[in-house]
Amino acid sequence: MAASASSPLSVLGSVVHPMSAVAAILGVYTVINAFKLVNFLRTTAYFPRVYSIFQPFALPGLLFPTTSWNSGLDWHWAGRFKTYAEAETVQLVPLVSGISNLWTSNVDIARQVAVGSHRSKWFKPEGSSQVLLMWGMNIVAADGSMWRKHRRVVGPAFGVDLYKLVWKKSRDIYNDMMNVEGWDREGRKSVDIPVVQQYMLKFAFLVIINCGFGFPSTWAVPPSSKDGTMPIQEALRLVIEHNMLLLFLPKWIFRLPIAKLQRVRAARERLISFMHEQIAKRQEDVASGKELQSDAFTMLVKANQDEDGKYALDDDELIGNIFVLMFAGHETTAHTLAATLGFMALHQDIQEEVLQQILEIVGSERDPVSIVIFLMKRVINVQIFDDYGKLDKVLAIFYEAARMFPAGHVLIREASEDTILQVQNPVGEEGTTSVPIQKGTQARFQLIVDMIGLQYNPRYFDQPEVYRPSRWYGLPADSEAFTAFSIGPRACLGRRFATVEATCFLALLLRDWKVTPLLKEGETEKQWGERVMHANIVVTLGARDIPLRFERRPVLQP
Ligand code: HEM
Repeated sequence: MAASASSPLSVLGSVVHPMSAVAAILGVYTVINAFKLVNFLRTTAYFPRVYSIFQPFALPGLLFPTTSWNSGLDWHWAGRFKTYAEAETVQLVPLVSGISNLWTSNVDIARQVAVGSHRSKWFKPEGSSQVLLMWGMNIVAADGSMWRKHRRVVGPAFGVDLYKLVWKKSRDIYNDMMNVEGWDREGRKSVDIPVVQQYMLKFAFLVIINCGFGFPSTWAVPPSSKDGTMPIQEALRLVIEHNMLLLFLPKWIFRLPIAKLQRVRAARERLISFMHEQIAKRQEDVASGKELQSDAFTMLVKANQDEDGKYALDDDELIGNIFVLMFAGHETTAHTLAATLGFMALHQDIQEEVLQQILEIVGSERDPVSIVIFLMKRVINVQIFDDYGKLDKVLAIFYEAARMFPAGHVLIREASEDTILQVQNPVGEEGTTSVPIQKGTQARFQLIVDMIGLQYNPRYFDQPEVYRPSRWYGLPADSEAFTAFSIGPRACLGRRFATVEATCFLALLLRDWKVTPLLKEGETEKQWGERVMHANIVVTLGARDIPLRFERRPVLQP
């Protein structure tokens, strides 16, 4: 008979109460941990130590909110003005459970560890990318020579043809949103949106489906297919929405007679078979030499065909990469767009300045995506993309929001062998200090580039707490002065994709609508800002729910 929680157990002939057994195990665990901790504290400390009960980003600390005693999921946000007051790199020491890690807010250290070269002694630990491996190995999760192989194929998919497509689709989806949501209904003067993130997530999702996957998809709910199968857009939506369930629940759970779970399983199966068909179809298109679509999926298949066998990716890897673009590029862009609109609501002077640039460059009614030309008595629509490079103030409001709310909030790296870090001396002192890093001294050693700490580091930014887009006016494209997309060879591959999408959307929206805060009764704008503009970290970092009012502008002239 199984023992209940309160019934005694027999161990080697003696009767032991289960609670005593648990207490004994906990006792042994605590003593072992205490020994480890004392030993660790006796080692040389090169960096100031910061203490917490549990390790952040791991159980059980994850279960508790960030407080003065627990680091929690957003401890780096809560401590963005305090943690690095003494030094730009600190060692976080969990007292009860978890491993001790270095946290840094210094760009030079980020540059040393985030490189991805085969000569580097730093790699991305597998656990940090587990969530991305569900569909197959991919560029974000891979490391070393495997990463180089993926980058060779995925990199060429990100070219000017893709960016032109993103520019055009962003316009189409914006117009579609206005239409389907009834914003452009005659006589409508304002629209109140309690959570702007919901709109931005849908917008970014549609851009990536159209431009990443190459599946035409619109703001309206997709109609059911005639043959009764699940529409592919619906399958994608379900899979993205329930990604965490698919990842963490065992497969058999999805076979239980629970309609919702079965629907998620059906969506996953539908997508897998569809993706294999799509690869075959695209391979045929490439081989036939006909004009190709410029979405990332098609470009990826083409780049893969161009590789010789040694470097080519297999079908699972192609699918892994297409899906990872969805995860890397959907929430990140949506949260940054939402934060940008939040800042616009708070800074009417900046919104006005940006509006003037939009009017000067695009004008009050012109379409930034196509112009009509008359050629030999024929009317031809020509796609244009020039405005993107000229709307630097629009781009700057997005950049500055990405600085203050860096969606990719940590870069996690591990030392594969003993190595040396060159640590920049404090501000005002020239040179660097060499700090030996011994692999394995603290169980497994990780170095975490704290992207929040970095973006709020006064070494790089005057008044980092102030939203000031003019820091980025006229910044050359891809400049490494802007670090929220990371730096070096493993920097974000989708940086241009995100900025093209954001520039088009923001230019159209701010030209048509004035953004203001949607206040609670009796609330001031300042109180609204203090309530809303705080980080909310789930996987990526965004702001809390942002309530906004959009007021229709009259047609304006520059
Ligand atoms: C505001 C939007 C975005 C932000 C803030 C952002 C940020 C980042 C950061 C910080 C990294 C480095 C991660 C690491 O090394 O651990 C990264 C990598 C990456 N991002 Fe983005 N990202 C954004 C949008 C996008 C988009 C739209 C796409 C694709 C459509 C994308 C695709 C990628 C890929 C493929 C990588 C891995 C590059 C490699 O390891 O070679 N990202 N991103």
